[in-house]
Amino acid sequence: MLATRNISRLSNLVKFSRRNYGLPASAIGVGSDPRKDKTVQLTPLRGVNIIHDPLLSKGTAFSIAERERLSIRGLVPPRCQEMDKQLLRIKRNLDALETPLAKFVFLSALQDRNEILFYKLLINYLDELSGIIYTPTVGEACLMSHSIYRRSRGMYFSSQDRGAMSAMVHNWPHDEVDVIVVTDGSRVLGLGDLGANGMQIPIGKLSLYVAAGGIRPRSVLPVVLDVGTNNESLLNDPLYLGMGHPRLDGEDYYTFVDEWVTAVHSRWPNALIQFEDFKYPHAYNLLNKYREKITCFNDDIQSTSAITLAGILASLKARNLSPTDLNQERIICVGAGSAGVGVCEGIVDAMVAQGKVKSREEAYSRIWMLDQDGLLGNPALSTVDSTAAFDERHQNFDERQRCYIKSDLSDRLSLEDLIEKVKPTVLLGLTGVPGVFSEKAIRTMAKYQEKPIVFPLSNPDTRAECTAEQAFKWTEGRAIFASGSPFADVTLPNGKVCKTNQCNNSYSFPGLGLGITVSRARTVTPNMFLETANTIADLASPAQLKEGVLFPGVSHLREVALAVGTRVCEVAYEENVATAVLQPGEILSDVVQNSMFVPEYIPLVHSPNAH
Ligand SMILES: O=C([O-])CC(=O)C(=O)O
Ligand SMILES: [Mg+2]
Repeated sequence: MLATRNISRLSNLVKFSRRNYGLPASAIGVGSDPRKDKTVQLTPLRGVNIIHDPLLSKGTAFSIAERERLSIRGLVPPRCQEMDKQLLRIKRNLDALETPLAKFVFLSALQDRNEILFYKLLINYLDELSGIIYTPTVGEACLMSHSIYRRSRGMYFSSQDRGAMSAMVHNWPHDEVDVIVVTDGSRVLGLGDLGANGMQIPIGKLSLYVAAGGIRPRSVLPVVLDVGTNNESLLNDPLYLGMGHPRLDGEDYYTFVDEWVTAVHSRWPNALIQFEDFKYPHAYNLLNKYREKITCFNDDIQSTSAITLAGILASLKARNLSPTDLNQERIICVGAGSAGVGVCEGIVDAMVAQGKVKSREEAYSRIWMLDQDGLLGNPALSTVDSTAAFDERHQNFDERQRCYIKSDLSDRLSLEDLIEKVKPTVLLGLTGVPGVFSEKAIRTMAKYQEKPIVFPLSNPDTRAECTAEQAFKWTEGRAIFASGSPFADVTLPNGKVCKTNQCNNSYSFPGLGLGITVSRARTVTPNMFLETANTIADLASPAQLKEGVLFPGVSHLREVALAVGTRVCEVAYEENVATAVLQPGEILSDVVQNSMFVPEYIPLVHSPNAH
């Protein structure tokens, strides 16, 4: 597991935000949220209905007085146990399990019984457990989801629900929903089309929204849009739980998604919608359709872009270069799907914002993009036979991909040949194809760079473009390495310890969601992502950067989310998209911090009229 890392600079960072925006008082001031200083929780439920409600249950921790008030006397073992004893039991049971998937199933069951305890455990052991509830194990859980299914969580909207969605949203029991993560399961991590099995991804993302971003467990909603699947093995599996037909596409698909967006937006107009793991080009088309109209973003396009940019900016510092010299980099991106194009667009935005390129075109010229066939280059220079398939390849590029086509280089040039020609400083992998960063590619890069930046970003770890061990071995330990899923630090035969980084959007989306929720931002703006990147790029200390550590470790995700959330909130006010009104004298960083959910038991009181 990754070592705990010093984050002393975080507190400095948050201080910058101790700024009073001096906005007029209002009844809906974010700091005056009555939920925050609640000392008791009212519930209309009693008896077994409390014990079986994961948002209310305390397992064995109900006090004697509570047991009396709530009519659960005798329904739980007699000894009233504090949370620390519960944690001890849970952790022992968890440690006794042998496989990551067994741990995943165990943790899901805990989440389904007692959410406070689940989040307490998760926060206490974030470094260890994020790899179970999130990547890489969540990938395995998606592959196996139909076999390990126990209990439903979240909502499914399927092709048979067309025409019924505006009624269905009222089946969800909670009026307050702050964050919705939605997938159509069409490109689950780097694992491809997993249909309704993709539900584990929104669930895992929202668990991090709560644990790291401090969003309340009651106000998150995981959603699958089940428009069918083209995955033959799932279609033929009698245990599969999704719709048994090929995916809707074209007009049918967009009409379906539109019905869903309209339904959720009308019930929860303030909720942030995070689009997750949608295939290219649907991912972009949906983002472009809704980004101005509702509060939404695409995680794979925009928050992956923010954390990757943060990694590159921090790596500039690690190489004793200025982070404002991004335009000096030569970047090769292998992968032209939603994440690849999204990451590159974020880099271009940042180069333009830094003001050192004359045009967007100049920024594009610093990035070389490859898809599964090789470089997006000039067909006229290609030495490969021109075939119908070849022509189709170019016709299929859209305007976003075309920006990266290089007219001076042969189309479909291989990664190895391109590296020899371009001598890149940064190599990004967003392909979902393991082994794409070959030994020759990395060794060639290392011939020209003292500290090659190697980021195999595909998830889970089985889809990474190379392993940490390979990257360090092939560069004699000189690489600065960051991967989407965690890899342990590597010790070379000469004893040198090479540090790995996890460059995953789990560093960016919880803070983005926190800032957007607290400010009640109407829309999610490009600057929010740019500032997320700048904020995270500043978190590592000079000593950490020197040893190739770019970010605080995963155990600090909560502090990272606070720093990002505060900055995103500021941007929302600066850009006039915030709709929550601050009370006079309120300090933004305090407001954000105080709004963060902390898992602790609150005394429950029965009240027939509460909801
Ligand atoms: O879920 C993750 O680990 C990162 C991500 O969004 C993806 O790979 O699609
Ligand atoms: Mg994703």
